[in-house]
Amino acid sequence: MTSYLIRGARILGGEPADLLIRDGRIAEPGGAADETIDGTGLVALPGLVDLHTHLREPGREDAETVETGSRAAALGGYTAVCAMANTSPVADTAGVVEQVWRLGREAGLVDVQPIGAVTVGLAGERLAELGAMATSAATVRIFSDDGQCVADPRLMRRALEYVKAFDGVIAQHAEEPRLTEGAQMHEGEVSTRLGLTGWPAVAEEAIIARDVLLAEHVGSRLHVCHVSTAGSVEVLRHAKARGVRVTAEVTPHHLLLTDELAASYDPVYKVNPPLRTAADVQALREALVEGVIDIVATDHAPHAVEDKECEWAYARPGMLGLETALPIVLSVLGERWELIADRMSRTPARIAGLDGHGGSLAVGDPANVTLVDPAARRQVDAAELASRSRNTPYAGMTLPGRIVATFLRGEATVLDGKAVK
Ligand SMILES: NC(=O)N[C@@H](CC(=O)O)C(=O)O
Ligand SMILES: [Zn+2]
Ligand SMILES: [Zn+2]
Repeated sequence: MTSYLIRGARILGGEPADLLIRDGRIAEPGGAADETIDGTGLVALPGLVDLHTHLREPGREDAETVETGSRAAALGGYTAVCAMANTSPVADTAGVVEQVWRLGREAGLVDVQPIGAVTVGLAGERLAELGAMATSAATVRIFSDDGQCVADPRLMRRALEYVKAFDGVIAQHAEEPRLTEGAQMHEGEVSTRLGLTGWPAVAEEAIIARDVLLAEHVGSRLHVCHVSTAGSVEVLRHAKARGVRVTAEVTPHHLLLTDELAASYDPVYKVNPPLRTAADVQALREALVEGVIDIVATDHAPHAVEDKECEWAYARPGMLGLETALPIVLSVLGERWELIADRMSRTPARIAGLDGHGGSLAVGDPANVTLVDPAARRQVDAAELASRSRNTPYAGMTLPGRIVATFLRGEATVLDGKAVK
């Protein structure tokens, strides 16, 4: 196995130091290595961990595969991703989660941790075989019907109770379906002006409020996907103050983009939950810094051209995220490296139970590392992305922070900003 000496990189943004990667681990610096990398001006972070990725395999390999999504993740500085269950067939059995897990191992670019569905076929009627997925080779700990809300409170309660046995967590897509029928964008001034049916903030907030109460009642773990409103932040703040075991994520796009973009009628901006107002964006940023929102998760949602480049009303919701997440977060938070490492690596690894990820790059840790050049600015070119899909809302934007290298357990997956395999 090739050993790497990274000279003079700022580890988690600290003073320049040498970092030695040998036999899959961070080693005591000193002595030679097979390869030397000049780390001057670079920042070394623990490999990023994405709790919310759509890889589309099985079923929509034309939009993304485990391999192409893994490559996009590595290029974005990730060493682990959690793959959502809304594939075709749905990842609601041990067989499907094991298939995704195995495909991830074969690609070998990031650790792919499958998420299992909460209900059979995401239909919201019967609980899926949560226990069989938990004890499968994929050792599933996160369950989610993402794309759909587990709207039935009795099913949600039973799912929360069930996963307690193995310290699992239910990741909820918080959307009261009766309040979002026909919804096209955030309900507010812009939707009124454009004449598009609105997706009101309360549809998200009402489910989060219900679910934190359910989680408190059964003493179980809840994770809230893609929090998008200032009101949701207040509900979460209240729940955390009461000691509810709830964690929450925000996406890069909800930290940057607003509902005004819908005025272009370009479906690249159509997403669930929808882009919200500038006041919501501000509240989400503050909540992330404060820790009321625990992590950044991409909700990387690749879609084929025919599903995205059509009339707004017919376009699928969702946007790419893996290859641009760190640059977006850097431009939003600035160079707060400890904070970035916590919100994009340490805490997501802890929530997902991914041992070996989210470390502090201490001697002896598995060498899951990403090297970033914060000074480099890069214009996003959709054609250059490793994802099989092209639905990035950032095309043409110039963003800070280039991922120079990524190491998965000591093996380079990205070098010189290029995928190694
Ligand atoms: N975020 C989206 O708009 N779409 C996601 C589903 C989801 O995360 O709800 C998808 O699977 O495309
Ligand atoms: Zn969702
Ligand atoms: Zn999603």
